[in-house]
Amino acid sequence: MRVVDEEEELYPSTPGKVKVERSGAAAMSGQLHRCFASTGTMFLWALLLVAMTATYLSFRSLADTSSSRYFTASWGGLHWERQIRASASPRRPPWSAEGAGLSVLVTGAAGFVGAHCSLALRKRGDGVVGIDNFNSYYDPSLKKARRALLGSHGVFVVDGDINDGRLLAKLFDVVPFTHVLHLAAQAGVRYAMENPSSYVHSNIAGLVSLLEACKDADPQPAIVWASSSSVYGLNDLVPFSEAHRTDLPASLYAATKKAGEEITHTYNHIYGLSVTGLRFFTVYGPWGRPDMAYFFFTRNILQGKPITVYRGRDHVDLARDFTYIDDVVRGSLAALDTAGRSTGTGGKKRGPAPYRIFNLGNTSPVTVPTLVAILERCLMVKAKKHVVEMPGNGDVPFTHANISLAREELGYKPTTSLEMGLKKFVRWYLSYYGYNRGTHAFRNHL
Ligand SMILES: O=C(O)[C@H]1O[C@H](OP(=O)(O)OP(=O)(O)OC[C@H]2O[C@@H](n3ccc(=O)[nH]c3=O)[C@H](O)[C@@H]2O)[C@H](O)[C@@H](O)[C@H]1O
Repeated sequence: MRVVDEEEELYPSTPGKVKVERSGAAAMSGQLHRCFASTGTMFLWALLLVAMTATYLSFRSLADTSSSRYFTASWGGLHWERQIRASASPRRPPWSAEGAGLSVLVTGAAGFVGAHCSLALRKRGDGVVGIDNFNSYYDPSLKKARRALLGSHGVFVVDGDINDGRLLAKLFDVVPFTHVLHLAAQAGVRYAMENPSSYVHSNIAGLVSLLEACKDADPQPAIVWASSSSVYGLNDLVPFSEAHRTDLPASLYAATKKAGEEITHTYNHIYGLSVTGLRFFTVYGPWGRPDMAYFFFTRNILQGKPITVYRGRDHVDLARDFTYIDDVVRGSLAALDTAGRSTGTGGKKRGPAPYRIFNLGNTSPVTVPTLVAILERCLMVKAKKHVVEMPGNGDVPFTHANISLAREELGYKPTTSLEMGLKKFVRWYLSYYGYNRGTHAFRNHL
């Protein structure tokens, strides 16, 4: 009985190749009993049966190693390919002032930064295809709402995982992407203590799977991807510059992002992939991530629930170089526009390719209590603050970006103060979630 249960799990009731094979084998073995007339033919039939069983078992192990996705893929087919091609086609002519449009594969497109970047690319006429696994790290309905928004602008988002090499290979078969904007990741500094393997799955294994697909693609795309301010870890030289040491991570999240920088360097070195890593500094704004402090502080304040404010050693306030999403989007698009070409073909490097790393911060750190005070002003509600010593959970006391390099090479110039950015966030939050008590007053106030 137990064996049957396990098989049901492996081969779900939806019709699939394996199930057909299995019932085919069972039917065939029934016929065998009736057909055996002599010992000689019986021996031959027995041999045949052994061969069929072996074929079936090896087919089954293939299903296992492909995590069953092989048989349940929700992608593929002519209609799907047409959607992918349409979405990937740039809508500005090569002779336009901005030059030929890019064709960009955006991973994590239903995520916060991914959705904003996809939309910005589409709006200026580039082709965009998204991929996202819609995992439940935070409310997937928010990711689906972002996908709906993208869909209304003609951006198609594939429901799939970057660990699915076959899917990635198919996407590169269908479209010769010029660029990959890789933003899919397991985010969050503190969650790494709860679910460490999710960081390895997305930020290490997923990254390698994506780079493998990029190095095999012909033409190879240029890659721009999200690293993190957290790679500075325990570095205490401020402001953080790209030249500072990054070998003292304070969290597993940071360690996987740092590993990502080393891994991308390897692919740049061996295969000639053009790589640009962007160290984002606590990005916030409309359509943001509900796991981030500014977001759930807003929710709790509005609901009259307490918030926990961490404080550093010797009662020093924690501070972050909070960076507004629109500034980060401009920096990310500039990174795509200035990324040099990858040089490899057929999985072989043909010459040196660019490898770049930039800080994308705001250069003006703000303390967490000041963040709370701004939210209180925007929301016109006093927060119930519960101040506690920062637990040893991977947090660092402060972040502060030196952005000289990004300014010089990308023309990056953040323009949004935390006060201004949070106003925009709160306005979006209220329009998205609605809030019966005093919504009108908020609208007028904002
Ligand atoms: O720059 C990054 O690379 C990272 O930025 C973001 O991490 P952080 O800077 O840690 O942002 P966030 O969680 O909003 O905490 C903000 C502040 O509130 C404090 N904080 C937090 C929670 C709480 O309950 N209380 C509190 O005081 C907390 O101690 C901290 O001082 C992204 O989440 C991460 O994915 C990564 O992209």
